[in-house]
Amino acid sequence: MTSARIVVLGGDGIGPEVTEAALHVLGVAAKRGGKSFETRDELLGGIAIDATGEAMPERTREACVAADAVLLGAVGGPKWDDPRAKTRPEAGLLGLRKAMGVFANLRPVRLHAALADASPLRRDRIEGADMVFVRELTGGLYFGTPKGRAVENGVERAFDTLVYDQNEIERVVELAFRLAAPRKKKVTSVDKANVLESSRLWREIAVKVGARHGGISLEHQLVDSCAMKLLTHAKDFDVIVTENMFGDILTDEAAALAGSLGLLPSASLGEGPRGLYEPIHGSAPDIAGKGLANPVGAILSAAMLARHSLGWTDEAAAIERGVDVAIAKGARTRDLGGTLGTREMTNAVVDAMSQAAGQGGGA
Ligand SMILES: NC(=O)c1ccc[n+]([C@@H]2O[C@H](COP(=O)([O-])OP(=O)(O)OC[C@H]3O[C@@H](n4cnc5c(N)ncnc54)[C@H](O)[C@@H]3O)[C@@H](O)[C@H]2O)c1
Ligand SMILES: CC(C)[C@H](C(=O)O)[C@@H](O)C(=O)O
Ligand SMILES: [Mg+2]
Repeated sequence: MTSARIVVLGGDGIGPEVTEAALHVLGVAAKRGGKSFETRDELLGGIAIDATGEAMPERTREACVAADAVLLGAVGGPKWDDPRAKTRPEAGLLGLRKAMGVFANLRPVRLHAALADASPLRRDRIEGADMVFVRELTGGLYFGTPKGRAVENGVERAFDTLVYDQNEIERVVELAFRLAAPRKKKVTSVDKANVLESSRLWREIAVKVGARHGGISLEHQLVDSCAMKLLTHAKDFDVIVTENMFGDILTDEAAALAGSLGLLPSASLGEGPRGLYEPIHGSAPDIAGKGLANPVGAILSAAMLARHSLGWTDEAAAIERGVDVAIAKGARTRDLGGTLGTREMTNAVVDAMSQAAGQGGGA
């Protein structure tokens, strides 16, 4: 059996801390399942700017497009925040997503009743809530042109362009419908069709794709009221598909409902099995280097990597079960109101995986 090839981009701030934790857990799961992988570290973000002057060096791009999967921590931080800088760490991340062609960013959100104390929601509004966001990742405001600055009549202007073509919308909505089929068979398409032309096209295409998927319901929701309904009716959602910027914002909100930004994983997928996996949080400069980061979002991202890019379904399930059991037994980092550091939380997950395996259900 050949070894899976994973490129690891620790990045900045807490990025290296959480990717190390995730690789440790993935290593334990792989070993138990008789699987193996090899890793190659590359630079992305601020650390890459410092070393090479580029946020995504060519060597990083080449390694990522040749790998089976890429595991990323986070990029960015105050050191590179000068608004007039030639490049920013975040530009490296956007360039990588584009270079890998990962147009769909899956962000699953399961609300653990055991974390009701960390969530702003009441326990009865949490229990059973289980949704997955499908965020369009390589279009919209992030990538549209023209984009830039100009001075007209002595007045400085800055502009971004929100543009989607029908194919970009169709492929991501199609993926959302396929995801909904084995779930609760409900797709919520989120837009701002009362104002934005791009959203009106989005809605038309969503209806067209929906017509191909009998048995799966499609509802449209405006992004502002969707933000509200996440708070009041979290259990009503199943698969939520939306454009790049709306998805970025709504998923941080959903993470807070789950209990912490540190909990949520993501998988960015394109046409083939190769993917880019990263927790949804950032580099958390306020806690970087202190060993306090919650590693769960990164650990669950490694589980998604195992399932989607390597086909290791048992190993992925074992990691997810380990996280569930550790949380149910009370393991909590500080963001969840507990006292554990990154290493202790990681060990709690590994211990829980061992117990589950001992009970006959593990990897
Ligand atoms: N995918 C990415 O690489 C990514 C994502 C978001 C933000 N960023 C970048 O990160 C930098 C900081 O951004 P920000 O402060 O707005 O967002 P952030 O996600 O880094 O942090 C927001 C808050 O959540 C906390 N937090 C985040 N992850 C946590 C974890 N795993 N455990 C415990 N607490 C956690 C932080 O301590 C902070 O209080 C910026 O440069 C931003 O562009 C990068
Ligand atoms: C850092 C930034 C470019 C990124 C995004 O907006 O996509 C982040 O917020 C995320 O959610 O992955
Ligand atoms: Mg974000």
